[in-house]
Amino acid sequence: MTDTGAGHGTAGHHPDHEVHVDRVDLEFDDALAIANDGSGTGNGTGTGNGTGTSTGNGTGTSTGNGIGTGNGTDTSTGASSSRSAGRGRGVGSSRSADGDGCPPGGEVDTGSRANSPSGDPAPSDHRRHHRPAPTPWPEARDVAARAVGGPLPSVVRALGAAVGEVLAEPVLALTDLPSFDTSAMDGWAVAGPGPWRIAADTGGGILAGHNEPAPLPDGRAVRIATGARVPPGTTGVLRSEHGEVSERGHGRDGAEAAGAAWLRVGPDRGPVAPGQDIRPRGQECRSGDRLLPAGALVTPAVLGLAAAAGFDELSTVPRPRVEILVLGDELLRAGLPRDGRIRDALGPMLGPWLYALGAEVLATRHLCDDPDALHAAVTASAAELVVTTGGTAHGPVDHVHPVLRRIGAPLLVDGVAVRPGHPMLLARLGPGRHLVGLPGNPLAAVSGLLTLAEPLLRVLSGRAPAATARRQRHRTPTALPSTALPSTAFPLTEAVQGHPYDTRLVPVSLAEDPGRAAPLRFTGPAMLRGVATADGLAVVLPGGAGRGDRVEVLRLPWSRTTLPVGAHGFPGPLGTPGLPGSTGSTGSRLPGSPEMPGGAL
Ligand SMILES: Nc1nc2c(c(=O)[nH]1)N[C@H]1C(S)=C(S)[C@@H](COP(=O)(O)OP(=O)(O)OC[C@H]3O[C@@H](n4cnc5c(N)ncnc54)[C@H](O)[C@@H]3O)O[C@H]1N2
Ligand code: MOO
Repeated sequence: MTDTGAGHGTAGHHPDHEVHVDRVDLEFDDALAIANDGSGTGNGTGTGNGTGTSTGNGTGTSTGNGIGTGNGTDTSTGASSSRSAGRGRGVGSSRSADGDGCPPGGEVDTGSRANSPSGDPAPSDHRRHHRPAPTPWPEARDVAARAVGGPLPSVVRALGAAVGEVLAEPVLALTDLPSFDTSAMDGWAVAGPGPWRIAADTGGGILAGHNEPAPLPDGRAVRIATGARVPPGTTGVLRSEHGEVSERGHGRDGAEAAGAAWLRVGPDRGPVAPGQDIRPRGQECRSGDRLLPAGALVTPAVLGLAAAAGFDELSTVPRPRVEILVLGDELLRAGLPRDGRIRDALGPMLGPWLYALGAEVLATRHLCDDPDALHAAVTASAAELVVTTGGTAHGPVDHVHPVLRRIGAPLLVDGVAVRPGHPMLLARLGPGRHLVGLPGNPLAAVSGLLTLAEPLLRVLSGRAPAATARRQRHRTPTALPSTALPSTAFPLTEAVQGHPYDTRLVPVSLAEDPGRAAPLRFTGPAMLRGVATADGLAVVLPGGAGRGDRVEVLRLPWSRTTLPVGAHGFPGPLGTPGLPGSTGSTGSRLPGSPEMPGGAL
């Protein structure tokens, strides 16, 4: 769908030396990726975008299914179709989902619709629309965060359904924990110093779950199990392996008792200290103590704590609903690229990624390059956030801008000074409803996801306050956005070339050289090979960063080499309600729309 703009080919050139400003605007990332990767055709070969990016694409397609975070959006691929099948609901078509439902040559089709009742102006007119200056990257993130007023209204969830959402209210303990003095060991509850006379008639002793036992007189012992209430009068618990029982003995006053058994501490063991192996009531918390603040992520551990503290339900911020619209006649949903067509890399990727960012994915739908189909899908969507892919530029079948104009949706962000991903956009569809337009190039789409969708979802899902000032010390006085992902500054293992004017987001590994961010190869805008092994995206401000310079790294939710995980979702067991795939098939198909067969994944 891209208006490729001929004659900009110098992908093998190093931007410092070769790339002029006008060409940088179009091809900086390709040129740079090749320069950094060493995977291009070398300086001075004069190869263009096509050559530069196809090198990476050809070698980089094999890792796409590797995340596996409950990916149910990609019913079309062999790798995931069997997993998705069990929880798919309402898949709208039985036809092959390989994407061949669109007419070949979208331009022809679209051209015929140029004066359709939709009222869309012809694409050639679109290009004459004024193109605003791109929004600086930090500002774009702030605009996205502030586009929504705050978290969605809270809901009350049964415990099990709350995981992955954040707490709308603090969790205040409903009880003391432990709620009674508890034996920490299997053994004997003892009263006072030994030896102790063991009550003969206690059977198996006091077990967990028994109600309050009878008081234990001084000089007596009684069998007790781990987790049982200790009787009043108990001064400590003697572990079973530390005590010796004999039929013959006497109390500490020397008194013998016929028929009694006696307990004493075994050899080489000290006396039972006061409180030994007793967990006193309220040791962990008192009723009313604040166990967790509002805004905390409900993790499996939080569920356990809440249950222990007496909760059956939690008040949480629900996941914002997202609908993904994948645009492009050229996209195949199964098999090998063929006949000039390519595999859809974004449909399988975005659902799980958005879920990891806190969203509930209602559907991932594939639409043909048809403005009416896009208009119908956007206006009919029930989602708080519609995410489109492709069609953001000004090519002949790039319908996102015209459709937004037709809807009358104001553009809050229309292009961002970031590479890759500069054509990304954010529009307000209506009260509480937004659209993020991701560029079609896959890494550019990732950039758009983290730049615009992530801050908006972060605020909507209650994962961060709308304005937490974060600033980055840097050579340029650019403030970081207020809602940066959980991120930390890391020194770079090597210099990264900067864009003259724009921020760069560069996939980095934090594992290769612990504590440092290593820029990865294969990071051209059309490539996912680099980001598929990345821990995060380094924020390289205009002008670049030298070896050892600290750069902010936006961490990816599944990075195993980083610490705070506030933005994590929970890829749960497949088939669990609420996970991305389970909701991915419910997209309401629009009657008569040219949506691809099987478009609702
Ligand atoms: N004349 C200009 N042309 C382009 C510019 C520009 O400034 N002037 N910007 C380029 C940049 S940068 C990007 S990024 C793209 C953005 O274009 P669109 O958002 O309209 O995306 P498409 O044209 O639909 O696709 C671009 C590219 O990505 C491939 N694609 C699309 N969807 C997918 C998908 N789901 N999976 C895999 N690949 C996908 C598509 O086939 C194209 O190759 O515009 C440039 N052009
Ligand atoms: O190259 Mo574009 O920057 O992929 O967004």
